[in-house]
Amino acid sequence: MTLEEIKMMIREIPDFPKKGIKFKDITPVLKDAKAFNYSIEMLAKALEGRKFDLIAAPEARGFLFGAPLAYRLGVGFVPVRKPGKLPAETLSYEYELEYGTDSLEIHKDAVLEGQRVVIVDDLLATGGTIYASAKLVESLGGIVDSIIFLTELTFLDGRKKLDGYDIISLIKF
Ligand SMILES: O=P(O)(O)OC[C@H]1O[C@H](OP(=O)(O)OP(=O)(O)O)[C@H](O)[C@@H]1O
Ligand SMILES: Nc1ncnc2[nH]cnc12
Repeated sequence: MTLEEIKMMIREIPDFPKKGIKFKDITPVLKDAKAFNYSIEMLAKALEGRKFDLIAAPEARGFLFGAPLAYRLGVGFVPVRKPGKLPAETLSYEYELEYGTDSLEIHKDAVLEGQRVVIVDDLLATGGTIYASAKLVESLGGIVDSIIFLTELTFLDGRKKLDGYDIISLIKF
């Protein structure tokens, strides 16, 4: 398996969820056991040598890669969720999407002061989702060690929004 093969498996759906958006659909990667396993292994490899305590990932597609990666690396997992989903006390942060606005929440006790956190998501577009996730982690006193994506839409320049963070992406479109 190669990352080029994974890239070929990610299909583009035009005009979803809105006209003009070319949606990158990762579900073919998830349903292929070898491809899913290889994607997690490659994400793990890209983090080799880093020391961190937790993986945090935003709902919903971030969970699909973040949780198996945390399990694989033997660290804890922190969900960053859409409003009203987390049951205990939360912090919120509003952000812009390629196709709208939303807000994200984290449990106030999810990250302890000084803990190092890797943030994981399936895709970097404008960077709004991950910027919000990083700010939530930092508001709790966490340190964002790095941010890792399976894919990056380079033409949207999300890296600019995440200037100052250590960004890793495995597949670029
Ligand atoms: O870089 P950005 O412009 O913020 O966009 C990237 C985000 O958009 C998608 O999630 P979406 O909000 O569509 O939600 P989902 O994971 O629940 O499908 C994707 O999984 C990233 O989290
Ligand atoms: N073009 C896109 N494809 C898939 N997920 C996205 N999230 C934001 N933009 C996206």
